[in-house]
Amino acid sequence: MTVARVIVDVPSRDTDRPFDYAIPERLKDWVEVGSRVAVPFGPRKLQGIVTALAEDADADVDLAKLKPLEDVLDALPPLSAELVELGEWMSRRWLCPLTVALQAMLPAALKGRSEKYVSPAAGVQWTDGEIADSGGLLLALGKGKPLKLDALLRQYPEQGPTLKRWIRQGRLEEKQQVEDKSAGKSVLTVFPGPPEKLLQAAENMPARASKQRELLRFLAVRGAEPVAVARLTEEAAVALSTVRALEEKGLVEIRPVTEDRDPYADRDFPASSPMTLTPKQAAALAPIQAAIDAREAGAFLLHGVTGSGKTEVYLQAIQRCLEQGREAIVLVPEISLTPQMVERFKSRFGSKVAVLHSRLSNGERYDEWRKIREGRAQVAVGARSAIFAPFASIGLIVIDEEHETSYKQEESPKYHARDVSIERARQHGAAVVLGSATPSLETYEAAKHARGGRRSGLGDIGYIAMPERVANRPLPGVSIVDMREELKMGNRAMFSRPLADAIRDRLEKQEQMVLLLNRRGYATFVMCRSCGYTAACPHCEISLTYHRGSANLRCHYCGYSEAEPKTCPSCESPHIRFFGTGTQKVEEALAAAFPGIRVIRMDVDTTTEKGSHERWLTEFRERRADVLLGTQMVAKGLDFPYVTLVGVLAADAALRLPDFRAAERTFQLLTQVAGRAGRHELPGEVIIQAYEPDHEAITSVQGHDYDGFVERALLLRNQLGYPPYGRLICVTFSHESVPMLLSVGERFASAARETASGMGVGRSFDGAGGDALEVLGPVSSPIARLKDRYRFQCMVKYRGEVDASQVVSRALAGMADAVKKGGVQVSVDVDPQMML
Ligand SMILES: Nc1ncnc2c1ncn2[C@@H]1O[C@H](COP(=O)(O)OP(=O)(O)OP(=O)(O)O)[C@@H](O)[C@H]1O
Ligand SMILES: [Zn+2]
Ligand SMILES: [Zn+2]
Repeated sequence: MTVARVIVDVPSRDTDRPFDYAIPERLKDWVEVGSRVAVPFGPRKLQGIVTALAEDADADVDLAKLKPLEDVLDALPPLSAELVELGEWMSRRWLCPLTVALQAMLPAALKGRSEKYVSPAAGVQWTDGEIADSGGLLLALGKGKPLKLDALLRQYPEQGPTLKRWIRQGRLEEKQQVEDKSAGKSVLTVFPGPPEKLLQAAENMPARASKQRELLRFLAVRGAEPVAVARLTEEAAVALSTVRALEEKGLVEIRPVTEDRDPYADRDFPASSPMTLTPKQAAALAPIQAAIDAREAGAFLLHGVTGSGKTEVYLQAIQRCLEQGREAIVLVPEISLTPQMVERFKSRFGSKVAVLHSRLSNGERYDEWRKIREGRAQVAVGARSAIFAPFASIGLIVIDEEHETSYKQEESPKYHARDVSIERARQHGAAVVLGSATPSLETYEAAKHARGGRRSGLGDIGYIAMPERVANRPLPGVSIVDMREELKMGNRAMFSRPLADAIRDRLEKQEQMVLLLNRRGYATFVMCRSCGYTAACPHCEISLTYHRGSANLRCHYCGYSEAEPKTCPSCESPHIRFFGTGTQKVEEALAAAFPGIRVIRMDVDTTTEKGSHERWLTEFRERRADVLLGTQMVAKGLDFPYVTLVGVLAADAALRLPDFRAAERTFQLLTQVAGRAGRHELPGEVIIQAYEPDHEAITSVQGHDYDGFVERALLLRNQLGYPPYGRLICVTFSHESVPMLLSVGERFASAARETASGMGVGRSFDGAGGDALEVLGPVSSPIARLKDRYRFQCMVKYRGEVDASQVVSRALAGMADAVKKGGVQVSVDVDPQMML
């Protein structure tokens, strides 16, 4: 090979094509597809990835004039040819520059340029022959000090293949110094004394020490949990000296705490062996195992109600895959990557498991990633990006809670891990299992209604149902409280009477509760407290969004707007207002209404600190609190035996978000949180508070009626041409000037329409099926201004076999110059999940 095609790491459309470089003699053995290289690029030196090798340069290029590659940055290429191909597929599918897709697959530690070192792995025996044949390489390495890779490359160019083979076999180790800001860092931490003691001390504090007294009260309420000094001074708004004063009085202790490098490193996981499956589980597992045995790509929807034992099915499917000598990837939503979840995999598969989640430091992530690439782990458990785990022979990909929105990345590359999993499975001949109690409408439709010929985007998916909980445990009873009635009866409190009674009852019985505050969508929409009315767009079936600045309500789909109402258009009540409350307020209300209640609040504010999420859950598991109160993050995957009550405040808060998926999301969230109750011996009860108790997304939760809800929702989606029947591409333009945006937006819309009609695609969405594409907008984006730039969007809506990505990229290509000259930024979201 003499030429390397390189994608340079500059994420722009101009550079989004391979550039050819000559491979100098000394690097011949080192360059592969997937290698990371340094190249000269004009006056600059850039990093890039080799995407192809060729014998010769392109016909119109003189080989002798090609610039040479400057360096290969790793001994083993960080990407495989298969991953490079996957990146190419992603860049077409989600219309992003190839380098953006490729970079998304690399651990952060590999993005910078840092020195690589090679050293012999511990305990490896070398034969005399190997030492002799290595031309001095092993002797050099044998001196014990890791050697720099680039030095080895220069000194022993002919040893390339041998060196690489030994690294692959794990006999040599390739490492790099990762600058790790968080690893091993020690943090000054406050350890408060027992709350009673703190309160006592607060009483006795002289009047002039009011700051100290306040801080004592603050700590007493906060609980015994240690807290970083920096965080405490900020939260309590006190000076460091105040904290120190308490330390001198012996009321708190301050000492440095070193953060773990591997959060699971010194934890013991008791070994677990496969459970005897219930007949339903066995029936679910059979087709999955058959697919794994057949080594043919195939996907399944495992639709199992909460507590039906899906995880055990995953575990035994993984076992089958490992027995075949193949590897498995398990994706779980970031938020449910709790010790509990990790433990279930580690205790079954031990050190074969690598865990990848966002709270790992760069160094930790890199370590886990190397375990996978070097074949020291066979199971990767992680959030979204674990789908790129560098395995060579994948047999199974599991996506738990497949409906979760976090599987879609919101920044570029805006990929969906579910789609990537299906493509990766195709490459490997692997089985995909999409598990959920509340599958997304897209997956459900693809599984249940897969008709020949029509593209769902997911292809054909097998359907497997587990409609009952294990051991015949009943699903919890669900009751719905009409909050309008509560208001009529004079109850203005946050808790309805039935919920308040139930909370009191659980406190008496010393059972536990989960309280969900559905906070998404607060303060964006207007609702009548008396009748539940919310303002919706007359054209789009989407609720209107309140804009404080202009005091009007607007539709983000079509641009319709109306003035902010002073009284309810439906019942004329003046109690019409924006909705808004936070978990903190609920916590206060709980403390006031139920003296002595022990509450753990889990929301973005209390879980930012590394490991805090885990700590709260452990505390709750050990029954050191009565209530786990939180936002979405308390709804998923948790399995606590003493939780017998689930309460939902403002169940319908997100129902009127300007998003056609609002009802689906609400139903999913409520069903998931309801599923936390009564999972073990004690029976569960669910109380849902709502202003719109008759909405299907809520009443269907009561009957645990997923199928009914979804069939009706699909009918509506079909009528409106929304996914999964139609599909969407959202093109957003941003610029300082609105007129500029309007003109660019108009130009795009007409170019896209023209391109589509040039391809013979009509605009009409009427009638059944058939190809159609229409462009809505330009309208102001839901986030109308960001960092002083205005944003406008065009929504491309299409169905059938239309290659809409082509339409969009051609339309954009045609106006690329104008866009660039004007300084307009364009971003494209294919299959957007968040309409906000
Ligand atoms: N075959 C079995 N025999 C006995 N207990 C089982 C069996 N399978 C699962 N369980 C237990 O049933 C409970 C529920 O199982 P699991 O958490 O896997 O359900 P799930 O379907 O993943 O639920 P969710 O979607 O709500 O997270 C767990 O406590 C699990 O240990
Ligand atoms: Zn509208
Ligand atoms: Zn009203």
